[in-house]
Amino acid sequence: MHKQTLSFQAEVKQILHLVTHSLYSNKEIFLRELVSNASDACDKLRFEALNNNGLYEDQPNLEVRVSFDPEARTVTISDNGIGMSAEEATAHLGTIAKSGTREFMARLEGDQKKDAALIGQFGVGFYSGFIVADRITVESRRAGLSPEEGVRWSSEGAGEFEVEAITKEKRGTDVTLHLREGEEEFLSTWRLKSIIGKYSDHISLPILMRKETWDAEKKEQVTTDEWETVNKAAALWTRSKSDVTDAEYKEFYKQLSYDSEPPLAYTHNRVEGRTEYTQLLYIPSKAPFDLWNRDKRGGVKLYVKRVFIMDDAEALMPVYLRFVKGVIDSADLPLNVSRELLQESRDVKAIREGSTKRVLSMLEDLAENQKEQYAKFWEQFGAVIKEGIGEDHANQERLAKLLRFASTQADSDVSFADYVSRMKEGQEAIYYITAETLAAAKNSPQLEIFRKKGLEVLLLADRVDEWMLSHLVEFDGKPLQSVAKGAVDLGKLQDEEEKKHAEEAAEAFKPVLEKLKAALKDRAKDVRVTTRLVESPACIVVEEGDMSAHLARLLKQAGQQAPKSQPILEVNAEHPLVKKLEADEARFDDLAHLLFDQAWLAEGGQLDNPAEHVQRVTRLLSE
Ligand SMILES: Nc1ncnc2c1ncn2[C@@H]1O[C@H](COP(=O)(O)OP(=O)(O)OP(=O)(O)O)[C@@H](O)[C@H]1O
Repeated sequence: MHKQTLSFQAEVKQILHLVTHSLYSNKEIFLRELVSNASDACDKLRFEALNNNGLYEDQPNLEVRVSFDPEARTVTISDNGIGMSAEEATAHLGTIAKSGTREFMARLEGDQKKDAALIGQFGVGFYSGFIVADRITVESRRAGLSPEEGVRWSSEGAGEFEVEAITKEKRGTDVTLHLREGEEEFLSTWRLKSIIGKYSDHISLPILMRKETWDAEKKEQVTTDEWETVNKAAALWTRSKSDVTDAEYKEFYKQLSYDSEPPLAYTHNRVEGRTEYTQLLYIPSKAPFDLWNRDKRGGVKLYVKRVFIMDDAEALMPVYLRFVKGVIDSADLPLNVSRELLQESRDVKAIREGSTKRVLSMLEDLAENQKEQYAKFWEQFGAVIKEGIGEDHANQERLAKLLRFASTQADSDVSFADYVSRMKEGQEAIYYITAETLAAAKNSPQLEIFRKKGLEVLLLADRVDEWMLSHLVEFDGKPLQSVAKGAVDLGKLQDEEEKKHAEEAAEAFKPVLEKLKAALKDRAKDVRVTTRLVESPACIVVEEGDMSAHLARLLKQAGQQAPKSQPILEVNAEHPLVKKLEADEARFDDLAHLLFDQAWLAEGGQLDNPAEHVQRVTRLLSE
């Protein structure tokens, strides 16, 4: 192959620019990224060699070597992993195939200040070399290809790169950084060693550097030809818990997740029994930008006996725990486990159940013992946990205890248990209301009687709430009851006098009610007198078992058909506006529709015919 000059994909140019400009203050991470790529390449070789032992050639020991040349001003990271063919080098080092890149770029454009944190979340990879280098040369040969099929890739990290064929005896990849002016600090064993210690100790392969000794004559450290291992070379999760420091766990998390913030909690266990595995699981403290993408790859990596198998093993964690990061290393699964097999394996099922339980325990512990931390967690991930109520029936009870709400008594962090402990004597149900926003929920007319009686109502305004509530009907034996569904039956909470008064009022109002029903027959299924209102003239409710107006709107927004069912209008017979109906024959029709429109708007609905409403109001005001 002749030397070819090719252009980077547009996104790569953007990434290059951002990486080199935004990450300068943290430039040493280039070594972490390149060592991590080298280690991934070795993992890939080990995996491919499971079916083709010949790929090891004469080098069965996988390793990474880091060296430098003060004269040439270069640092080289070499591995004897899978390597790249010429096509692969062009494709992998010239384009970005990662899903989510576009979204990532869009986010960066919107918010320049957050650059560094966002880039951290994304993972910068190979291109981070250009933070310290003004030219990078990659020489590589894919395992299984002949020495003549090597490739040299080279670029100054601007718009273009060059590729040409070379002969490379040993398989694997050498990445050579030609340091920029002023980056001489990296031409030092001590400096490189300390970066490796900081970021790459957990890498399970040996990372080798040339040994240095003291030259008494020269009175300085000199490098020898001997290589020594400079990292611990034991995968962190294989070490015993007591040997790993909190700082090491946190550093490992950083590398696993590219999250710049420390995790909220983590758990590390060796599970024995029917199936044996090690789990190291983390709960991040901040939601990633693509949390809502239910198809995104999961954060848990699967290893089998320390061999990396795959990093989007969704079979290992339920979808609603997609924010969990970590590693699961199984001792029992076959090394050549396929995705299909994963879905069906009983061992995997046991691992998934065990890991789910672990995460829930971690959350329960936070909720119990570190309330502030849990509140932080809930703010970031609460809405995702709610998906679990419908998806994970086996753990529904545990999940229900983890839920937190706003209520008419507290703006946040109300658990079902808190609610139950505050229930009034004679109160049998847990009351809630759903709405588009918290403000709408809070100001809903349906709450008036509950306020008056000092009854707490949970306020739900997350999109998933309606869906969640279709799966959760009770807590601790107490039914969950929407205050906007069915007639209010406060049962034992209403005294005899109130009941009597309401009955009398309803009786007296009957003739007007019949007229109202007739006037609104195309809009309301029924009109009835209610005691749930104190200050408002009317409100909309739906029949028990019917879909709430809020859910119907959500479905409509999502482009789905909501079953057409008319609501019920409930009126407050004591309200002056309602009383007016009795006396005002001439304007009855306008007032009736206005009553309905108002109730509909207060509930968060939109009018089908706003112009008609405006005409009505104008008419009423101008008379
Ligand atoms: N040392 C290497 N040996 C073999 N292939 C490599 C090596 N370094 C990089 N590559 C190839 O280049 C691709 C791009 O690397 P890059 O570091 O930019 O992204 P990544 O490793 O896929 O993602 P991330 O760094 O976020 O995990 C890799 O996926 C891999 O295919």
